[in-house]
Amino acid sequence: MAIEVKICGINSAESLAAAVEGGAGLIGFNFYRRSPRFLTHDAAAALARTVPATVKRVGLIVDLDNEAIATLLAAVPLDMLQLHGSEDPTRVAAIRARFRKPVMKAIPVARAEDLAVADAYLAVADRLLFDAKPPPSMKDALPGGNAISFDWRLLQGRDWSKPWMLSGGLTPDNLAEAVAISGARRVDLASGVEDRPGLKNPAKIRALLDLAKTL
Ligand SMILES: O=C(O)c1ccccc1N[C@@H]1O[C@H](COP(=O)(O)O)[C@@H](O)[C@H]1O
Repeated sequence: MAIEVKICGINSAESLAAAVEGGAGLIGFNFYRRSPRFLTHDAAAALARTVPATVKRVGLIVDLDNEAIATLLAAVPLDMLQLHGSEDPTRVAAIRARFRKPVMKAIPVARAEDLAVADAYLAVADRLLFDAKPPPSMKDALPGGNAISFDWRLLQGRDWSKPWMLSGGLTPDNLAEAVAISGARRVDLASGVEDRPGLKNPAKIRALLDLAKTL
């Protein structure tokens, strides 16, 4: 069976069409202001309204408070929230209960010990997302979307009781190896289908999704 792909940081009708027509299972809109992929509520809403019901619309947020989440959800039709900040399990549970949306919690990974953190989220998140933790030497790193990978061997032979995704520096060139090594059946990527940060390339999106169907 083909792997499931989320294309994150969709910010144009062209990139959205490439993702939807290419078979992405999820698309992500980025609401983190420091990101080159940041979208206003109005821009995201206009795109989100055109997404077919077969594709999940994910809102990527980083440590937003309840008021900001409520404002976002009132403006943009979203099917899932991606929590990509330092939300602890209590906060994840509170967001899920209050806003009644499925939540995906990002877990930053650099070393084997980082995976242990995932256990605390199993009871409160609907999905886990393993992303590369930026090294301390990386100045001005974002919480994600940095086009860096972690050692995929850390995931080898591992599984969790909730669906989990692999992310961090995935591209059409390394996807097959990343999937083969990690065993991931769901992947998420932003930078790897761009020409520069924030500029999606529809041809790269299509190529990536074509490849994903063969894995
Ligand atoms: O993409 C961003 O700008 C971003 C900003 C803040 C938090 C997360 C972000 N993106 C997520 O990061 C991972 C990896 O991205 P990449 O493929 O290495 O560019 C992915 O899950 C995005 O959803």
